[in-house]
Amino acid sequence: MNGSTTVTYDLEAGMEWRFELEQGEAIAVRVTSEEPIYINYQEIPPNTWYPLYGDLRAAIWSPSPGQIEVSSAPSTAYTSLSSTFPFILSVHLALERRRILAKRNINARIDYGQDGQDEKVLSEQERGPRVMVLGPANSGKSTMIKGLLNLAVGSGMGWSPGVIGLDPGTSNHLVPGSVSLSSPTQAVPTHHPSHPLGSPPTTAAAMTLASDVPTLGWFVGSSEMNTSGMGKMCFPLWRNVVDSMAASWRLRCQTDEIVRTSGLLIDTPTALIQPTLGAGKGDKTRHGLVLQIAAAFEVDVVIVIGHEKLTIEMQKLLSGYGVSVISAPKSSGVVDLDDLYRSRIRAQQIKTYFYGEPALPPTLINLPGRVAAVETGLHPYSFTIPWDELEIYRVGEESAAPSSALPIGKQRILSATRLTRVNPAASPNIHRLQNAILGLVMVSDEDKRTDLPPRKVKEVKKEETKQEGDVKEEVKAEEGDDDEEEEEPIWKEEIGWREVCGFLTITKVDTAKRKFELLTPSPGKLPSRVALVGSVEWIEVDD
Ligand SMILES: Nc1ncnc2c1ncn2[C@@H]1O[C@H](COP(=O)(O)OP(=O)(O)OP(=O)(O)O)[C@@H](O)[C@H]1O
Repeated sequence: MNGSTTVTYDLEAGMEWRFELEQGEAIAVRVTSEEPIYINYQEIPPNTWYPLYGDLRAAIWSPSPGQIEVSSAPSTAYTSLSSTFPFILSVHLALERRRILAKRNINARIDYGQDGQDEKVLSEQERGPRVMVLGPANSGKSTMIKGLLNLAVGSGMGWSPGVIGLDPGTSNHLVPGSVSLSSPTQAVPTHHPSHPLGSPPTTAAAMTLASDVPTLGWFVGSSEMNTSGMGKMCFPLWRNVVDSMAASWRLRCQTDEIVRTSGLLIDTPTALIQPTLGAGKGDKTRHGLVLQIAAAFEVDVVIVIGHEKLTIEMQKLLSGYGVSVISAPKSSGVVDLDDLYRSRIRAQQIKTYFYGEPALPPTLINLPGRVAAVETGLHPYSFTIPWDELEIYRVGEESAAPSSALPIGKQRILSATRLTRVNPAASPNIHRLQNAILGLVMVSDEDKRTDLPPRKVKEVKKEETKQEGDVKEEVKAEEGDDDEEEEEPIWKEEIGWREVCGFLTITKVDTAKRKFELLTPSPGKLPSRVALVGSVEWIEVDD
């Protein structure tokens, strides 16, 4: 102690200082020794308070003897000499070698004018390592990915590895129910747990320690990935999304040499290794999924954390495909996150998506000395639109438009990823849309179905009603018009697994005026009027 409430910890070489913050607890850490000290392999800037808040649980690691000063003692903190950071560093060095080789191969080809030789061989030699991390729940998968990422971007070689978050439950970059692809160029900080692999970009000024990372997103509409309930519906969609992401990744690699040589880090959902993931006894659905991801992203290294049996299973499964399977130790510091904590973090992620990084708690703003800047907030925008102006679709909905809507003689074959237009006037949908998170998808005429009969034009009756001296226009459906009837979607099913161009939430469904009140992260025209909805909801509450 140094007179104030700050606490000083001396760290031995290779020691972790682990902490768990409770709800509302906020601390800041400052390095007071000369040697570098890291949090998830991001170096804590010298002589600067590094804020930690928002229920964060993590470890600060000191490779050599060092000292940190903490603004106040957190409710849970302890030190340990058992760290997996050296293991992560050894994996990084092996990956780094492959990146450097890939870069050399590109330079050699350019220097010797070998363009056009055996393109397949050349492209394989020019690709950085593609790594997938597997493991049980709370085994430290995201922490491993973040460590490998921060080591790569911090190496000074200018790498920009692709980072894929395939778990819609713990969305690494965007909102729950989504999966994402980004390629950061600078270290991703660990101030709070909202977006462990970086938040999407904001318009805030640069030169902050922001985790501002351009990100592509896809929406599977559910944060569960299992074989029952909503998770079941999201499952076939998730498979199509994986292929769509892989296509984006390939395109990125073709056009960006740095990304191609930097390689790829894939964080996977725990569900992927659950033996129950399958339709019946002995079903190895999970094997199919692992193989699908490995093939789609041309994975060449699989790291299995803390699960010997799974490592052997994966070695058997993947050995024929030229994939190396490595077993990694599970850190004794990884915290078992319970459902309550997870749902709190999911709500925080959505809030962060709309409002930007959580604001610094007041106790940290006035610390004496320099405080690392955290990204400032966004300015979300709330507005109303007539509900006819937003076409909302579900993917894999149980119910579908009546067969009478089909051309005579056509039989309905229900696809697991079929689209269903959500009619806000139908009573169950009003509740389901209220507070729902929607993913907007861009569509063009090419996405229109060609197998539909010509559409009946729905007539609307415009009524002028005097109300408190104002002229108010009310749009009502024609008498006898069946509001409850689901419309046959006009778009091809593929739009259901297309990259989304943004998310919004319906804060109010106004049935009287047939309007939606929407919240978007920034003002401006909606980039698209076609949206996907699932089971992800968010109710805004004050912190
Ligand atoms: N060495 C450590 N010391 C303290 N906390 C840690 C340590 N390593 C990881 N954690 C924390 O433990 C929690 C779980 O880790 P992480 O999210 O990496 O696991 P996961 O396997 O990706 O989890 P999931 O079950 O969501 O797939 C996180 O809050 C993380 O910050």
